[in-house]
Amino acid sequence: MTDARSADAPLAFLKGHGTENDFVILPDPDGRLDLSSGDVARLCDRRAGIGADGLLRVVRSAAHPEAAALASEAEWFMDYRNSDGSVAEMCGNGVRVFARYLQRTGRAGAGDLDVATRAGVRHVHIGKDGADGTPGDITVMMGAAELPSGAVRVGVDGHTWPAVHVSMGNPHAVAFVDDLDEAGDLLRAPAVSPAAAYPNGTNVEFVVDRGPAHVAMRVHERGSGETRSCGTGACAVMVAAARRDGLDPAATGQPVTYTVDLPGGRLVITERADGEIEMTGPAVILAEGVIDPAWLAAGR
Ligand SMILES: N[C@@H](CCC[C@H](N)C(=O)O)C(=O)O
Repeated sequence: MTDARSADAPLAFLKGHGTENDFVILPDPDGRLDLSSGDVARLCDRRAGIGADGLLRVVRSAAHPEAAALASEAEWFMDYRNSDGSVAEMCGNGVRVFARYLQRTGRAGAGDLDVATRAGVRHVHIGKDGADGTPGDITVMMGAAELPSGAVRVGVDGHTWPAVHVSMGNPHAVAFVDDLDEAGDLLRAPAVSPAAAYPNGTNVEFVVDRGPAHVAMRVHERGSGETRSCGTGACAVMVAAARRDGLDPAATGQPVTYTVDLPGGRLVITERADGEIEMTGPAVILAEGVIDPAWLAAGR
């Protein structure tokens, strides 16, 4: 990691999570950090680093070449990286945690703001805190799902399932199973075929029914492995479940809401008649500190 301010300047970081999908947050308003994939992987390492499923760099849109064109719509750009250092288009839990960071630092009040991501600008509503001080849930307008045509299958240890190909800006393969344990330990990425359907790899979700409009899922994330939650994955699962259940808000004009349980918590997902998907869930900032410049330099 190089920092144009000074080679030995300590770097501030925060740690946060959304339904236990956890992130290192690096404030870099002026876009001075040059983060290599190796830097990100070291920071996300759970033994030798801070530890996280991914990293959120907080940059002014105007200061980032991938977001400068969005600066008039959204002041802040979420530069999201997976824990292996790879870049992803979008992170649903990450946007909620990113918004919580902006609120905590006075850059956004309780209310509405827009966040630039690689998948476009996402509108966010920060709910009011509860009477007991519990931080309010955060709702993100996640855009519309795309369901590319063509059959796909996912497989684990020789067992395969038909899957639904869904894009939420990033790729997903959603498989309905009888029992979430069928996915095994998920220490390796599930097989996906045809591979050509996902030229840049994919996130894979395994889903069971819990009740009417209520599902539970596990996810293996591209670039991070099995995580305890995935916001874009929950949205992909909601749309796949609704279509399976014969529900399409665009056809009926009626919004549809599903509850999605994940190992790390619960998300509520609504698909509106205009196709927009709203995701609501918690976001927590739990720590902040500084990164030792000597530790950083040792990894370069
Ligand atoms: N956990 C995120 C998704 C992060 C990106 C994903 N691993 C990818 O590579 O597409 C979420 O909450 O959406």
